[in-house]
Amino acid sequence: MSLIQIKDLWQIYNDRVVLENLNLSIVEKSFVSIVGPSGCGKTTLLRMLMSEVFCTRGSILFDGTNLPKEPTRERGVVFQRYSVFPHLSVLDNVLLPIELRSCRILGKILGSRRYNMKEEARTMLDHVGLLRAATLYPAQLSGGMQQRLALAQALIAKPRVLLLDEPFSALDPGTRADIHVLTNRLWEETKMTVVMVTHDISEAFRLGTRVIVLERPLADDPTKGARITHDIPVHPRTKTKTGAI
Ligand SMILES: Nc1ncnc2c1ncn2[C@@H]1O[C@H](COP(=O)(O)OP(=O)(O)OP(=O)(O)O)[C@@H](O)[C@H]1O
Repeated sequence: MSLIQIKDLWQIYNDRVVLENLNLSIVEKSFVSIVGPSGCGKTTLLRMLMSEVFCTRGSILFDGTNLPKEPTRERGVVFQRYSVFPHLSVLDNVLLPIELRSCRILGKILGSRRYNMKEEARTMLDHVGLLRAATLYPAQLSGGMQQRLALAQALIAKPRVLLLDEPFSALDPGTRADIHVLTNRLWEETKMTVVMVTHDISEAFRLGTRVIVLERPLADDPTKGARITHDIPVHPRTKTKTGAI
C-alpha cells in the first residue's frame, strides 16, 4: 500500500517553475532513490516531504491523509552534514530522540526508565558500530562516523519514513562503501520506507528498490519545471546481500 502519494504537485519560486505536475506513489517499505541534474528540485521535493517547504499547487498524502504541516517523528531525516548536535556526546545524541519520544514536557527522566533508555541508545550505537565512541563528541569523529551517528539518531526515533538528502556525498569512497552496506542492512532489518536524494547514480541503484529521475526539459526555460522522466524498478535479484550490484 502507498505510504506517500504525491498528486499534481507544482513548485514555483519567483515565477520560475521548479517542479511541474509531479505524480508519485511510494509504497511502504520501499527504498526510493531520486536522481537528477543539479538544481532540478530534488532537495525541494525532499523538503516538502519533511514539511519544511509547501507546494505551490497539488498535494502530498501521508498514509492517506494530508501531510502534517510541521515535521513529525514519523519522518526522520539525515542531511549531507550537520545532522547531529555538536555539543552533545555520541550517546546523548542518540538518547535525545528517545527522551523526547517518552517525555512531552522536557523533564528529567530518572531511575530505571533512564537506564532502559540508555540501553536502547547503546544497542543502536552498537548496531551502527559506534558503541566504543559513545563518550566522544561529534567533532572528535570522522565524517563516516558522524553520518553513522546521524543514521542512528534518525533511526532510534523509529520513523515510518527516512528522508536522506545526499547523506554520503561528503565521504571518501571506502567509507561510503562501508556505509552503503550498513544502510542496506538497517533498511533490511527495519523495513522502513526510505526516500534518498543523491547525485550518485551507482549509489541510487545500489541502495534503491526504485530509481526516480527528475529532469527539466529545457534548463533555461523558467516556465518548464522538472518532471519525472524515468521511474526504474531495481530488481532485488540484481543485488548481492551487501547491496552491491
Ligand atoms: N527558498 C527558495 N527560494 C527560491 N528559489 C529556491 C528556493 N529553494 C530552492 N530554490 C531554487 O529551486 C531550484 C531547485 O533547488 P534544489 O535545491 O531543490 O535543487 P537540487 O536538485 O536539490 O540541486 P542540487 O543537486 O544542486 O542540490 C534551484 O534553482 C534553486 O535555486
